[in-house]
Amino acid sequence: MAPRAAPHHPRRPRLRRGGAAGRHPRHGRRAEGGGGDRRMTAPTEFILLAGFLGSGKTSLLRDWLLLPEAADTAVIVNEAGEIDVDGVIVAEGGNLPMAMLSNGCVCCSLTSDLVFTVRALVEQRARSAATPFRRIVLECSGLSRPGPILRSLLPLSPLGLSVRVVTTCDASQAVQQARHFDEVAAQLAAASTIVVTKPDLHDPAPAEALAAAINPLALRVVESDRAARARAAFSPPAALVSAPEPPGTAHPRVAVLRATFHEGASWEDRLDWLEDLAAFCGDRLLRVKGFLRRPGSPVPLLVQAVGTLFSAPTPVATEGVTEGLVLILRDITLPELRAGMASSPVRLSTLRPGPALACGPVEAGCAAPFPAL
Ligand SMILES: Nc1nc2c(ncn2[C@@H]2O[C@H](COP(=O)(O)OP(=O)(O)OP(=O)(O)O)[C@@H](O)[C@H]2O)c(=O)[nH]1
Repeated sequence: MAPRAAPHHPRRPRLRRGGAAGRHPRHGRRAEGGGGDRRMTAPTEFILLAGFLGSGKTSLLRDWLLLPEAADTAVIVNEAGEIDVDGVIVAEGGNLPMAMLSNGCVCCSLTSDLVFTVRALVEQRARSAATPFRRIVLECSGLSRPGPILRSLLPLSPLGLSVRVVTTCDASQAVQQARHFDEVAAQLAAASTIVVTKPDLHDPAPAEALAAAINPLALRVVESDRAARARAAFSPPAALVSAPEPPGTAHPRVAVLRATFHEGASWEDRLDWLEDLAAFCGDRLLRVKGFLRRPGSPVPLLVQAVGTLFSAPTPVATEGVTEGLVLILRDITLPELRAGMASSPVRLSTLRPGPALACGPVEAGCAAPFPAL
C-alpha cells in the first residue's frame, strides 16, 4: 500500500491510511471532550507492544492484523533507524490506519511526537463517520522502556484511553538477554500480558519462568498456534487465561516483594509511603500493583504504577479483596529497602525470593498472591 505523508510539522510522524478516533489515557477516566454518544462506547485501548530486539513484536502484530477481530485497530510503529522496516512489514498486513515514529526511540526522544500522533489518529477518526478505534497499538523499538512512554501519555488523559502493556519474551533468547540488558526486565515488569514467542524454536519453559519471576502479576501466553497467540495477546484482558504457574525461577537482580500496612496507618500514611518508595527507589522501582483501603471504607482501591508513575487509585467492586501491594524492584534487596525506609508503616516480605534476597526470610503467609488483577 502506498504511504501517505501527513502534511504537519516537518518532524512529525507520518500518518498513513486515514485515521481515527478514541478517547482516554491511563487513569481509567472517561473523556471530557470528544463527543456525544461516543462516550457511551467502551474506551479505546492503547496497547503498548514492548519486547526486546528481535523478540517477535512485529510478527505478533502481523499475526493479529490478519484476524477478523483486529478490525478497528490503528497501529503506530517506532523504528529506531531511518529505514522503516517494521512499518513496511506491518503495512503489508492490510489497509489499516498507521503512523510512524522514525529515527529515534519513543521512550527517549519521540515522546511529544507520540502524543501528537495519538491525538491526530483519534481526532481524525472522530471527524469521520466511523466508530472509534477499538485499540491503538504502539509497537515500540526493542530498546524502549515502557515507563517513560506511559509517562508521556499523561497529556492524553482527556481522551480516556485504557492503557496496557503487552510484552514479547523470546523463548530462545530472553534468558540470556535479561542477564545483559536492563531493558528486558523493565519491559517484562511493566506488562499486563507477557507473550512467549518462538516456542517452536526453543523450549519456552525457561523464558516463561523468567517472565513469572520478574512479573508474577502478568498474564502469560504460551501458545504455539500463531493465530491463537495473537488473539490471546491483543484481545481484551477478560478473554485471557494465564498459563499455569511455572516452577519459580529467580532473576538475579529483580525482587518481588509484598507490602502490607500496619493497623492504625492512616490514608495519608499510605500515600506518603508510596511517595517515599518512589523517591527511594527511583528507576529501580519497576512496578507496583495491588489494593489499598481507606480506613473505614469497605471499598478497596486498585493502585498501580509502572516505574514511578502512579495511576489514580480506582475503586473495585470485587468482594473479599485483602489490602496489600506487590512491588517489583531491581537491584534493591529486602534488607536494603527495610533499612532505607526504616520508620515506615509497612510490613515488607518476599513474595518471590531471588538470590539477591536469599538473606531475607520468607515470612509466613506471604506466599499467597493477591487476587488476579
Ligand atoms: N520460528 C519463529 N520465528 C519467529 C517467531 N516470531 C518471530 N520470529 C522471527 O524472529 C525474527 C524477528 O521477529 P520480529 O517480529 O521482526 O521481531 P521484533 O521484535 O519486531 O524485532 P525488532 O523490531 O528488531 O525489535 C523474524 O525473523 C521473525 O520471523 C516465532 O514464533 N517462531
